[in-house]
Amino acid sequence: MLRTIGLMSGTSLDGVDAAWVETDGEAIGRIGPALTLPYPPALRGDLRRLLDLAPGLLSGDPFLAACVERLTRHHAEAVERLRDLTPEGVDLIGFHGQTILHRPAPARPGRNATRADQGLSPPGFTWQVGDARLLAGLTGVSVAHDFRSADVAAGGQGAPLVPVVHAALAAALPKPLAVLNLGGVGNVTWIGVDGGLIAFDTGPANGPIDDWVRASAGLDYDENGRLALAGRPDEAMLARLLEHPYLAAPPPKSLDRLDFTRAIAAAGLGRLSPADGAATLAAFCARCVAAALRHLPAPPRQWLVGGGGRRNPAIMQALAAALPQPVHPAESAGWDGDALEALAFGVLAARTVRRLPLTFPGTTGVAAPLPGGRLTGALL
Ligand SMILES: Nc1ncnc2c1ncn2[C@@H]1O[C@H](COP(=O)(O)OP(=O)(O)OP(=O)(O)O)[C@@H](O)[C@H]1O
Ligand SMILES: CC(=O)N[C@H]1[C@@H]2OC[C@@H](O2)[C@@H](O)[C@@H]1O[C@H](C)C(=O)O
Repeated sequence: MLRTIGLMSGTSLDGVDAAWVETDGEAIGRIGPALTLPYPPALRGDLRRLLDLAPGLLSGDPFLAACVERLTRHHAEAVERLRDLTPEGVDLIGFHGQTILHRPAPARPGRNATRADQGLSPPGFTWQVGDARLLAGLTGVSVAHDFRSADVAAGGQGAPLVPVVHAALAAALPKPLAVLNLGGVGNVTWIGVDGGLIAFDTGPANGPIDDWVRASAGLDYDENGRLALAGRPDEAMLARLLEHPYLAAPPPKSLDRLDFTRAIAAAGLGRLSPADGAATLAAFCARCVAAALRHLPAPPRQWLVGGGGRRNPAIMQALAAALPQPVHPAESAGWDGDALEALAFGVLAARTVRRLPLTFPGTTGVAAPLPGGRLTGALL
């Protein structure tokens, strides 16, 4: 078993999540402490700007380089703080970095061969930033990183990556099971009775809510759904949003954080009060999950929800209303719903060392199970 620290900086840009876990990449041993190191407002603002600039950025851009160094130093700080909480050592870091652009290959019909295999289109593009060599130097620990590119180069979506870890965590739970992550974007992992995996991004989750409450009410996020619970979803707008072709498209499929921005603006969100807008977007997040049900091979026995969205009662109530199956926070299975993604990158780091597959036909649409990630440091 390797003693790992997994690091994730998600699409919400709230901070770096870090988690300690002992794993050989297949089994999960002891799970240690976890923490979130929030970004200081100046760095968060610059990262937000970087994401907006990403479509036109060149890899040598000086603003990009400065952001990457600050981002990486912040990750190193998260590692040091977690080490202070962990008497155990650490052999390996799993460093996701920050996704600044995600343009996977377009969704294709069927799951048996990738578009690239069929010669239908070139592979897509995904861009995570972070300096693995600097992180290894600052921490003195080997770093696994660049988890998505091999999959995208092979014609896969490059996301989601956590499903294989959800399956390991859920080994003893009744199946079929659905594990839902509600971050900036939502993603679901369905685990069948035979352990088969189907996974994809369900739709927007907290990202549009954060953007809306920032613009309309000057808030960073809708804490405990206070604003949404004071408003009413606009059903006509919801109906329009639910016609978005992404929701009907069969998996594999994945999203960039901004993929729904235009559709949401075009639906007329700006006409609503801050509370009704927040209520509509919380309901939209839940209805996107309900729209995902039709793409699952069989109804799950329950939904386990991780990520910041499980702390928004407006989302959780809308999920319970929209889904026929019981919906529970990840904690009901004994998991830390804030640390799941960070923990997953520790496990994926160990899988990188052992050259075990990270992605599968059912998760990213890649033609066959595919290893991924790269290593920097002594374990090379
Ligand atoms: N108490 C709370 N009440 C309401 N919303 C919350 C609360 N805590 C967190 N959130 C929401 O959760 C978001 C962060 O979720 P999370 O950390 O799971 O996202 P992420 O990992 O950045 O995104 P992704 O999984 O898409 O990469 C915040 O931006 C906020 O919108
Ligand atoms: C390209 C990218 O960074 N995607 C993220 C994002 O955040 C949630 C969802 O969209 C998911 O597909 C993915 O992250 C998780 C960790 C994953 O790959 O499983």
